[in-house]
Order: sequence, then C-alpha cells, then structure tokens
Amino acid sequence: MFDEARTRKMPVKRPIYLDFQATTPLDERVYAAMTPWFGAGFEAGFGNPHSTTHRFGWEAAAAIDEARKAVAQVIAADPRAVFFTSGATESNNLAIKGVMEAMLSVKPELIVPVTEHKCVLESALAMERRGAHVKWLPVGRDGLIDLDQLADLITDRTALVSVMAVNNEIGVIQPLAEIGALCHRKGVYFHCDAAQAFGKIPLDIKAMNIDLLSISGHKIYGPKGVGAIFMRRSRPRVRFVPQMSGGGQEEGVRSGTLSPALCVGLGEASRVAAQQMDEDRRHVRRLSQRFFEGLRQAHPGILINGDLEKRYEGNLNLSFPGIDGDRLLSGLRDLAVSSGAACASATSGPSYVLRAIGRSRAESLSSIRFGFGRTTSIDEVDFACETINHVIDELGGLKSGDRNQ
Ligand SMILES: Cc1ncc(COP(=O)(O)O)c(C=O)c1O
Ligand code: FES
Repeated sequence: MFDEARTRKMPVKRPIYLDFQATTPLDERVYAAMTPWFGAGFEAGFGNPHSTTHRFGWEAAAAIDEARKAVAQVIAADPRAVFFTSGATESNNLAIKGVMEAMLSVKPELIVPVTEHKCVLESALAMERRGAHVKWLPVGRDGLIDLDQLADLITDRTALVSVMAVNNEIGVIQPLAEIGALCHRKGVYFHCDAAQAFGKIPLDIKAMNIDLLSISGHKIYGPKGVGAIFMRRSRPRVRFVPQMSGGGQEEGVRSGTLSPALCVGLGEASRVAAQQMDEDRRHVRRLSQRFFEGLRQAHPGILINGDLEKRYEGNLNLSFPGIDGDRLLSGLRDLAVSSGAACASATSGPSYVLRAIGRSRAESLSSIRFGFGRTTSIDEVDFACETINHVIDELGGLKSGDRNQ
C-alpha cells in the first residue's frame, strides 16, 4: 500500500502531512485486522475478553493474546509481561506513579531528564507532591543525557530512572543500553518512554536492561486510544501499585475492560512495524536528508536541533534564525507541520526542550518540527522544501551567518 513507486506517482495533495510525531494515519492492514472486532451485530466479535464462561469471551481473549504476542515480539519481551493501556500517557503515569508509590517509604528518589514528555514530567511532579524527591537531569547541547552525571545522581535511595528512547520534539536517541546497564548495576529500576521509538528503532528489553517500557498505538500507524506497558515480572520483578482500581483485568496491573478492536489494531501495527522497520527507517532517512540538503543549499544558516548522528531520522527539528516562527508557520499553510509537541501547540512560548539544549528564546520560537513517515513521498518532500525556501526569502531571509550546529 505504501510503496514508494505508488506514492511517487501520486499528485501532491495539500496540505502535505509532515507531523508524524503528533500522530500517524491508520495503516490499511491495521484497519482490516480491526474491523471484525468492533463488535457490530450479534454475530461479530463483540465478546467481553474477560468473560471466561463462553465462546464469545474466549474468542475475544484469544485475539487479544495474539496481539499481545505481536507487541511483545517487537521488544523481545515475554508476552506475559505486556499489558494493554489507553496509550503512552497512561503507561507513563502507571510506571512512574505505580513504582514510586510502592517504593516511597524505602527509596523516595526518582531521576528524570528535563526533556521528557509532559506526561512524565507531570507524573514526577505529582509524586513529588506525595513525598518523592525528583532529581532533574540536564541534557547537553546535543539533547543527550550524560551518563556520568546520571551515575552521580543515583544513590541507594533512588528507586527509578525514567528516560525516553526517542525525543518527540527533536528526535534524539538516548543511550538506552548504557543507561540500562548503569541502573542494573546500581539496583535501580529503568523506565523507558518508547512512544516515539517502538516499532521504529530496534529495542530489546533484555539487552538494554529495561524494566518498564511505554508504548503508544497511534505513533506506528495503529489506532489512537490504545497503548501498552511492559513491566518486568522476574529478575527483578518490578514492585508497583496499580493506579486503576477495579475488576483486576490485565492481572491486576490495569483494571478495565479491554477493547478487542484497539488491542488487535496495536498488535497488527506492531507486526507490520517489526516486519518493515529497516525499510521504513531507510525511507525516512532518505527523505529527511533530501529535504535538509534542499533547504541548506538555499539557506546555509538553518540549524538542526539535537545530535546529528544519534537520532531517529523521521524527525527533523530546525531553527530558522531571525525568522519569526509564527510568521513562518502562517506562510506554510500547505504544510501540516508544528513547532513542537502536539499537546503544546495550543500554547505559545518557547519549547522547554529547545531551551534545555541551549537554544535562545528567539531561536526556539523560530523552530519547526518536520516529521516524515511511511506514507511520505519524495514529491511531497520536494514541494515542502521549495515552499519553505520561498517563504524564507519572502520574509527577508535568515538573519544570522552561516553557523550550523
Ligand atoms: C514521547 C511521548 N510520550 C508520550 C506520549 C503520549 O502518548 P499517547 O498519545 O499514546 O498518550 C507521546 C505522544 O505524543 C510522546 O511523543
Ligand atoms: S501528547 Fe502528543 S505531543 Fe504531547
């Protein structure tokens, strides 16, 4: 469906979607897998997957367990350690609040980089109000954490380190294996928010010593409103307190009736993502390189935010020095892009992630995140590049010299 030959021939339909970090369209294979499980009509798969006394329930439960296996396979986990949730926001809340609530009386410290997603920062702050001690870890100009700094912050009172895999605003990939090894050595749980990484870059919970990992369906061409959490069951078993009281579904980790359609959708999206991860990555790498070269040739002063090498290439966050971001965005009506996180797009003000990597307020306000995905075509990228170059010229060009990085 998404092969390049087809997408290249497509006329460039506007606005061009370049906001794949905010969300992705549902893959048709995922949609096809989901439809029997929406439960339309008495015949179809409407059973409650937690009903254990009849066929309707068993069938739904079996479909969910297949989906669980597909999710687990992407991160080389035991399917019994994967639990469905409503998305990465819930998984992150569960990981941070659940673990810290269990550990508060013995190990009240929690370490969080300042560039994490809002739902991680807010969960940490919520636990601080309940007596936890949050230690904020700075990042370098490349957006990456410093392992020595992290090691210095860990004490025998630290329960949890929570570091995201791929940053949603600037795309940098944190050194997960090294963080995991350090946490393992020090006897600290390692939680990883993998909302922007799962199915896009290789992840292995054993090799990376990850104890908890958060997953979102809608970032990988799956449905919105579903996600999962991996939680290690042995060596070491993660101690945590469930955050949803109820019927004890998902082995008590997360109460509430699961949606078979959403779970099957996440399962199929995971299967497809694992199967074509290399191909997808090569595609976005080629597109982002082409896009950036096209811009830089015309405007050498454009800055890339975040490390140039350790990144997921489907995310390219650029600063346009001397250009007002709002004016630039309003000139780019044919492009669906954003200046950062979707949940922050209603609020103005500079991005806290860009400020944390040392961009000035003005540079931060002149930044745009471009996201490329499985369905993006070369023609779309070329059109976007020409449009941006044109709008920059119309706004009087970049104001600083040829500084890059
Ligand atoms: C890094 C990161 N964490 C968490 C989330 C929240 O995920 P969800 O939309 O599934 O709740 C997002 C999505 O925007 C994200 O990019
Ligand atoms: S919830 Fe998606 S970017 Fe914030």
